[in-house]
Amino acid sequence: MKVVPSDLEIAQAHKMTPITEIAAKIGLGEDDIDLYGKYKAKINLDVLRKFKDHPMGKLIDITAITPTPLGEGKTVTTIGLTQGLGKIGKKVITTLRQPSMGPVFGIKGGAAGGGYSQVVPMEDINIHFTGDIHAVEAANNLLAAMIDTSILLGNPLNIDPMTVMWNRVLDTNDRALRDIVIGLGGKENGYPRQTGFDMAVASEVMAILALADSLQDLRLRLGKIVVAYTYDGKPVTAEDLKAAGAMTVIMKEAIKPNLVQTLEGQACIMHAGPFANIAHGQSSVLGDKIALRLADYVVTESGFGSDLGMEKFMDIKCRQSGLRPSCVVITCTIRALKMHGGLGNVVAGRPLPEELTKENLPALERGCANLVHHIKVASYYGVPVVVSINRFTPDTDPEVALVREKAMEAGALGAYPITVWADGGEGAVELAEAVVAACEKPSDFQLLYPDNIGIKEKIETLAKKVYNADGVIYEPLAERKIKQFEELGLGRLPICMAKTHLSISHDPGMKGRPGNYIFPIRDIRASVGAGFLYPLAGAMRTMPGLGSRPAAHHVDIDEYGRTKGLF
Ligand SMILES: Nc1ncnc2c1ncn2[C@@H]1O[C@H](COP(=O)(O)OP(=O)(O)O)[C@@H](O)[C@H]1O
Ligand SMILES: O=COP(=O)(O)O
Ligand SMILES: [Mg+2]
Repeated sequence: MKVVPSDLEIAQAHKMTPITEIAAKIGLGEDDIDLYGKYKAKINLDVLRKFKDHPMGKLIDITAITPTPLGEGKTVTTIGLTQGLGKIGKKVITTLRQPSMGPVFGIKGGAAGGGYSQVVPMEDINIHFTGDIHAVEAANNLLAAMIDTSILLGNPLNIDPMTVMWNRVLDTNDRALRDIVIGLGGKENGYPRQTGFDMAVASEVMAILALADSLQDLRLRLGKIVVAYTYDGKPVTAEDLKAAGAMTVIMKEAIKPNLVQTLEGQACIMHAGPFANIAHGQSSVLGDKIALRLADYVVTESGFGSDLGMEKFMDIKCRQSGLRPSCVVITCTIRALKMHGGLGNVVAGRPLPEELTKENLPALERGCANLVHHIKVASYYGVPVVVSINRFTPDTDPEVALVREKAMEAGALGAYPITVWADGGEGAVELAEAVVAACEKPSDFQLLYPDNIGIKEKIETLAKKVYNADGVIYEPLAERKIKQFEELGLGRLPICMAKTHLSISHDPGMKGRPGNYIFPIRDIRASVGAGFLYPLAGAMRTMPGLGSRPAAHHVDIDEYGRTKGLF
């Protein structure tokens, strides 16, 4: 059996190509990029105008089944497929989100791929990268400071302090900051008020970075952010607070997509970083639009399963941007499907339960109900669906054969085992050929719901068709806010559901394909700048906490000053 070194060892041993050469390979000259060292760059937005007459490439969205807490290899598959398309001679770019330091030092680890399917320089990418998340924090927190200052210094906007819903953000898992009181220490420090911190990647500013399609659009969207209401119920925006201009200046470099590379030399445009359970979970519209003018195939990843990232890719990112996918690839793993079949409770940071590493066809067959559901969800959008089986070492051929059979029965165009973690692009050549063929198939793209139906109708469409619920129940707070949003004319906005990624339902304990249940909505927020409404289902946290054995314990520098223990 092939021994695969750690991600960090592979990345550190790899000889990277200067980013100017990676840029040149996709047609970008030195004037089109700003260098951030030898191996990172930002792409100037002017390239959209410069290449506007280039033919558009084919966009491929990588989604997954409902994952275990470890993740089932979407990022690895995205990078591996990109490398596989390179192997068969295709001009391909992958577009990814940048990792958040929350998971990097928390439980899950990085998001730059793994094994021989990674983007590099992985240490830079997983830590500060080019500073975009820090810019999001700075813009978000400037607005927060301006809100409290406005309330303290005469409250000219007549803000009702009890309605302020704009939290500060930080890119660290810090549960101590979830619910806090600010403004203590006397009047000069402001009025005491309960508030909290969210993860920077959950900030509406991050969502705006991912959805904006120009610097001017960024400025417009930042101004539309609603942070509170007046005593007579009118929305107060970042524009009202005169904060949007300064926020835009803070974000002026961050709006430029970042350029890095895969281990096999394909270009990767890495930009924005929202999670798909507490946000919309996509890389940026700008990154995709630039990539589609520079490559024949663009492989992008949507967070978590089709019920979260892929649905939001379609109903938010594609709806707003006009982007249209030519194919969807559903990543699945035998271990996750056996878990959905009732085996083993997977806990991040702990060894995989032994029963998930032993062949068990009956459990696997039961668990395939989850895969079948995700194929059905993907099929709603009218584009070809291909299944990729991300093989782990213990997987057996009979297990792979069973999953292929179930996937085809459920309507997938094909189901292909891949070994890209162990073998890089060579491990995805068959999948790459299948995806190229799928992209040539006719597709009749359609959104799950139109703009002009009510908020409740949109939520109920998602609950029944995507979360397999019988109906929806709304807590009084959610009822009140839905009525308020309809009165404010926000009913046309699409839905960005905040719910667990560990189940098709709102309850992480409901594995497989849950049914015969009612989907509960406890609250709903409006991200007017990002352009979506944000219902919260179940106990969703927007500020995770560290575990007793965080990944940070293993990270250090060695005697040569090199990073060690990153993964
Ligand atoms: N086939 C595989 N064999 C071993 N480890 C894998 C494999 N696929 C993914 N991994 C590892 O599993 C973790 C999750 O993979 P990732 O691609 O980040 O998942 P996702 O994007 O779906 O959350 C990473 O540490 C990655 O290196
Ligand atoms: O938003 C979540 O992304 P992953 O599924 O890649 O962890
Ligand atoms: Mg990922």
